Amino acid sequence: MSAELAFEYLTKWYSILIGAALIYGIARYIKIQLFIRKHGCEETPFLPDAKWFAIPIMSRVLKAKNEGRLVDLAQSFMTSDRRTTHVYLGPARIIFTIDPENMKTMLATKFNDYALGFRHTHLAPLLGDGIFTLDGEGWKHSRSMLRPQFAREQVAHVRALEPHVQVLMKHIRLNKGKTFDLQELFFKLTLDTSTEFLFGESIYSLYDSSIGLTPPTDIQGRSEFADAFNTSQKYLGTRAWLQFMYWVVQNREFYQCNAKVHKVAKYYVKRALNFTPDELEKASANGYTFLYELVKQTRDPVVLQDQLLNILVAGRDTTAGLLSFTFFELARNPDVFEKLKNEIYEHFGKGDESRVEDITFESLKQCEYLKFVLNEALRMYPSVPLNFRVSTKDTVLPNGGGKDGTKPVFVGKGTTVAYTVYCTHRDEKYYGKDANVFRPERWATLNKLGWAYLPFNGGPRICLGQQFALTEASYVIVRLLQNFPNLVSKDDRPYPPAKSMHLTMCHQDGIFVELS
Ligand code: HEM
Repeated sequence: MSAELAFEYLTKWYSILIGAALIYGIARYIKIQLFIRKHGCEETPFLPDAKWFAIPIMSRVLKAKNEGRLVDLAQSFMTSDRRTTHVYLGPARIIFTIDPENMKTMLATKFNDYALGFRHTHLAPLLGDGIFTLDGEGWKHSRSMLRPQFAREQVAHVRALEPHVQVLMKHIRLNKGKTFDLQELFFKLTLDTSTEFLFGESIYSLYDSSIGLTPPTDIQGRSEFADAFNTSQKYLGTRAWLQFMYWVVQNREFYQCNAKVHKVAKYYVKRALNFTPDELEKASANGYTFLYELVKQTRDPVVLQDQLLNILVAGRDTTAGLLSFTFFELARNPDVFEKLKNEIYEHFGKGDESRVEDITFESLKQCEYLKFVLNEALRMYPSVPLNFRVSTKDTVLPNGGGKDGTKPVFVGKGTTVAYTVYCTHRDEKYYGKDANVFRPERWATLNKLGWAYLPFNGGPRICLGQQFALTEASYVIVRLLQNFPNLVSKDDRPYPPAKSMHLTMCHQDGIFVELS
């Protein structure tokens, strides 16, 4: 080839493009190698079955997800010398870790090296821009605006729960002597309590003709809200699972359900914005309402709606899941149930002699065994068992590399790191040989767990509603045990139970018990 011909080819646009890509690739490769050498990084082991473009593992993952055994499958992959591992999905390297030091690094010490990845795109059709969906400055602003709403005085308001618990108890009495699904009722209960706390008025999903109750107030779209909200959340969960393939989930039902949820939220936002200062003061005096406090900080209806729905998603299913798994294990462990009842009766009485007014934020904190039971339920069934972060720059995780897993691991910019607290919470290294057994007593001696116990996340994005959730769950447990001293498991399905994973985890098909 003559020099002129070669020059002609080399100056074509595609040759320049290929050349530039090659130079970029080589420069990037050298930069990564230098970075790896500087930090002493070594590769993590491959996830088992991750060969052949991860096709064998993906088919196992999909099967396990359908059967409600996804987190149990994840647990089976992790061994004492493999707490961090990786897989390639096409060209994308995904790291999985259950190592507490790695989680601490991502969530706290190197917080700024990570972001939420696609979360905003996944969840925005329902949630818009809020504390749960935003990164960076938007998140910081949301957090500082919402944080004061979770001060102790607000979360201490257990009185507001009592009317809803009374309605729940009507449903339970209706099922006396029968097997029924307690989880379904808990999901309705937490929707009713959280909408009252957030909107200033409950959605009253527990009110129905079976117990002869109609909602004390009604608005357009109220009766459809619960189903629409549940369906939307399922779609959001699927979009989150699909990561960059989220756009597959775009159907009419999803958008219709979002519209139904928005309609109700808009109604309450508009109502709060239309209050005169006097009316607002009067409405606030009836008890704490999140929305009424928030309108004192912003009058932007979109901001108000988005933040309300963000909190509703963050707080409702998580608390219902906690209550459901707690009762599931109490029903399987009669000794624990008896011990818990005794503690509750000692503090607050029972049956007709229940001292309801003694149940406060402070007195609930005095119930040590109740605390152990909730710790144990959240250990074995963390509401958010699997979570993700995406690196915003080349960075390093401290553990998981090399043969013995003790070397640092390179995390290239844009890498997804999945962390599975479900597996950490069942790791024998931290919880002993009986890590898979429900044994609340272990909390009497467990100490210095640090990041090996992480149901509420850690670092700057730690759950804002932790105290709120624990207070609500404690109150509901106390009231139910005071009134229903007999709990029998009516579940002969295999153990560990099948678990559904959408945005949060719950029992795949419900919690079947007899309660009287
Ligand atoms: C058992 C109940 C609950 C559990 C286990 C739980 C767990 C979590 C976890 C793991 C996160 C971190 C998510 C992430 O960053 O990827 C989180 C965040 C959050 N939670 Fe909770 N949560 C519970 C209840 C609640 C309740 C009742 C509320 C509010 C009423 C709430 C409000 C929030 C908020 C606002 C965030 C976002 C914080 C931020 O990104 O700055 N949570 N929660």
